[in-house]
Amino acid sequence: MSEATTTLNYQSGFGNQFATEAVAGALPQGRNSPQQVALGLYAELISGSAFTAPRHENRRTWVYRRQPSVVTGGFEPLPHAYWKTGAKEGVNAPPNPMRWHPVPVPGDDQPSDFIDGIRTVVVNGDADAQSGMAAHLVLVNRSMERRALVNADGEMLLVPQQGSIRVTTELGVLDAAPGQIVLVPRGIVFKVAVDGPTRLYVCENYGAPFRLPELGPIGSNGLANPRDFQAPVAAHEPGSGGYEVVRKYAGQLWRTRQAHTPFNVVAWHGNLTPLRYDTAHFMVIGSISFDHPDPSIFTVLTSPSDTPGTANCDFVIFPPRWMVAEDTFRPPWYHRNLMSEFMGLVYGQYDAKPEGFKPGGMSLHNCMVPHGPDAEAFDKASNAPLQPHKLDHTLAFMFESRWRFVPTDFAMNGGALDANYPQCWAALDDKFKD
Ligand SMILES: O=C(O)Cc1cc(O)ccc1O
Ligand SMILES: [Fe+2]
Repeated sequence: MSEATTTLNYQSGFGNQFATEAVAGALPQGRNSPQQVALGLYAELISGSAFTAPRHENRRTWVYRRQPSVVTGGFEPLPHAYWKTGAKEGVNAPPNPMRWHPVPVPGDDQPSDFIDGIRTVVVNGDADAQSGMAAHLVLVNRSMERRALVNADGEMLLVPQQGSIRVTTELGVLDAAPGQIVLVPRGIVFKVAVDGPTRLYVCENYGAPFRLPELGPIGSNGLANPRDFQAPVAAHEPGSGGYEVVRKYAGQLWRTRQAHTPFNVVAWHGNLTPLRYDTAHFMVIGSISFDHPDPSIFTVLTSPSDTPGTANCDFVIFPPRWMVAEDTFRPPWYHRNLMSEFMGLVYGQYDAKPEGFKPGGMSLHNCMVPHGPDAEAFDKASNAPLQPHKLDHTLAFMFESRWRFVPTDFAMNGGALDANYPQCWAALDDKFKD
């Protein structure tokens, strides 16, 4: 991917009102839809919220493009064996803790772009009810060249785990490597280029768009700071030639051919934008006295539900950080949780499961399913000298949802399920001395 060597420009700030033009004079000034847009462009409004959504939740962008999006072909169904939508497309599974081994990216004999490579692992909610989410593993060895994807069912949070990606969107281009994330809003056309075998975790969020969590007593700074989120600058794809556009709509994929690139926006302004974020910029808060705090302090982004504090989905990270708590069992406690927890490991070791949870692997601890450190982690942490200790070179994450996750047939029968997972607690014997 030679283009990946080009350094891209970004604009900074979560939810900012950006204005950007790839050609000087393309962006109308003082109004959104002049009688004639400069340079022969068409004006188009993309609304990411209801027109009447409260101002602080209102998201929309005006784009000025060579042809409006409506100039396209009719759509026909595109079958996909592995991309599942909503709880109804999961399979019955016992309330066990579950874990999956990393699934290898297929070799070149099985070409797989970002669309082909989607393997849904867990689903909940209902895309038509704008509630819930899916967690996908995406295995990619090909760039989407003249192929684009637009998802009307939800926004897409891309978490690269192996290999770097270049995400071309209607609003511009973003690069991301493991440790960084890209958020593509619902309905924005995009394609993903790779430069080798690439594995990603993806949250497809059918619910309220991700936003920064409230900070409460933490104050006005910390966790993910707004300025570290980067939006692209306007960029339109040069050249001519047709495109296949794939639209996800009500759980189905549909495809059409069109004679021109959908990446034809010359200028835009607004606050509905793709974003990228480097988790290295996350300002981590932790205990500087005693006890292991709730993992909500690691929330990067939250998709609220209609019950305050009870998220449709929280995106939570476990990044490098110092552990200093005194007289404390420092890893996570044993627990059962109303919220359901899907986890992945981008790199390094996770302190509650130092050996068994591998980079590229996944785990699921559903509503009220007991879990916690494995026996080895328990022994180690119960006896470790409590000096300040840096958990370094590590990045785990969690998609945490109020809705129970339902694994897919791929998750249960695709060969990656770790049948021995529950054994990792078997050695936690009864040490009670009466
Ligand atoms: O279960 C897990 O590993 C995730 C998790 C981490 C933590 O520090 C506290 C609670 C929790 O669910
Ligand atoms: Fe947990």
